Amino acid sequence: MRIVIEDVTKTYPGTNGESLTALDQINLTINPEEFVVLVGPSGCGKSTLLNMVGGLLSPSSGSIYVEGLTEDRDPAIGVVFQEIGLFPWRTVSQNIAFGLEELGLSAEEQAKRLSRYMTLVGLNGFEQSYPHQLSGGMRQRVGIARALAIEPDVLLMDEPFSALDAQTRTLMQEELLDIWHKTRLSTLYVTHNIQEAVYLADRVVVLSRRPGRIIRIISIEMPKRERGSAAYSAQFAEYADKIWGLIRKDAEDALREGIS
Ligand SMILES: Nc1ncnc2c1ncn2[C@@H]1O[C@H](COP(=O)(O)OP(=O)(O)OP(=O)(O)O)[C@@H](O)[C@H]1O
Repeated sequence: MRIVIEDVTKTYPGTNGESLTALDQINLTINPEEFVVLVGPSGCGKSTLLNMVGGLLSPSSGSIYVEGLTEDRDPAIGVVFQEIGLFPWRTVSQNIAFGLEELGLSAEEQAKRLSRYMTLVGLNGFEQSYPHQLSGGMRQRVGIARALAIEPDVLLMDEPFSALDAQTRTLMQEELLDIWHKTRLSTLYVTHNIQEAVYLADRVVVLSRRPGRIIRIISIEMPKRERGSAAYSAQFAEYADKIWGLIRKDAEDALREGIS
C-alpha cells in the first residue's frame, strides 16, 4: 500500500476574515512498509497533514490517495495520539474491543485479535485492568494495541510518546521498532524529537515554519536494529545535526525577517 500526497495545500479560516495557510504544496509518498517521520517547528502543520491522511480533515487543494488496495474499500487506518483517549470506564480488553465491535467482527475473531495484540505489545495479564490502574507507558501500549487490532493498512502516530518520561520513552521507541518489524505497516509518525526521528525513520521529512513546506527529505541509511549501538553513534549524531541544522536555519531566517 502506497499513500500519495499530491500538491496538498491546507488553509484554515483565520480569526479576522482572512485565511491562514497551514500547509503549502506538499508532495510526499509513503511507500509500502515505510516508516516516515515528520519533524518541524511547532505550528508548521504536522498534525494537520496527519489528520488529512487519516481522513479527519480534507485538503483545501491537491489530493491524497492510496495505491495498491486490492479490494474495493476505503483503507483502514490505525491512529495513535499523545492523548490516547481510552474510555476510563472500560477495561483494557473492552477498550481494544471497541474498534473491533465497530468492524462487526465475530466474538471469536475479536478474542483472537485481542490475544494477538495484547501479546504483541506485552500487556498479557492486564486484560481486566482499567486505564487508571496502568502506567503511562502501559496506557500507550493499549493505544497501540487498539490501533493495530483493527489490522490497519496504515498507521498514523501523532507524538505518541511525548507525555512519557525519558526512560519510558526510550523503551517504547524500542518496542515500537520491534512491533514495526513484526507488522511492517506503512507508518506516518509526527514528533518534535529529532533523536526519536533518526531512531525510527526510514525517511525524515523536515517541514518549514508555517506555511509548512517540505525543506528536505532525509533517508536514514543505518540498519534499524543497530541505531542505538555505539558502532553507529557518530553516524546517528551526524543525521541528528543535519536535521537540527535545517530546522535551526529556518528559525533563524524567520527571526531575521522579523527584524528587517
Ligand atoms: N481548526 C483550526 N482552525 C484554524 N487554524 C488551525 C486549526 N488547526 C490548526 N490550525 C493552525 O494551523 C497551523 C498548523 O497547526 P498544526 O496543529 O497542524 O501544527 P503542528 O505542526 O502539528 O504543531 P505542534 O507541533 O505545535 O503540535 C497552526 O498555525 C494552527 O494554529
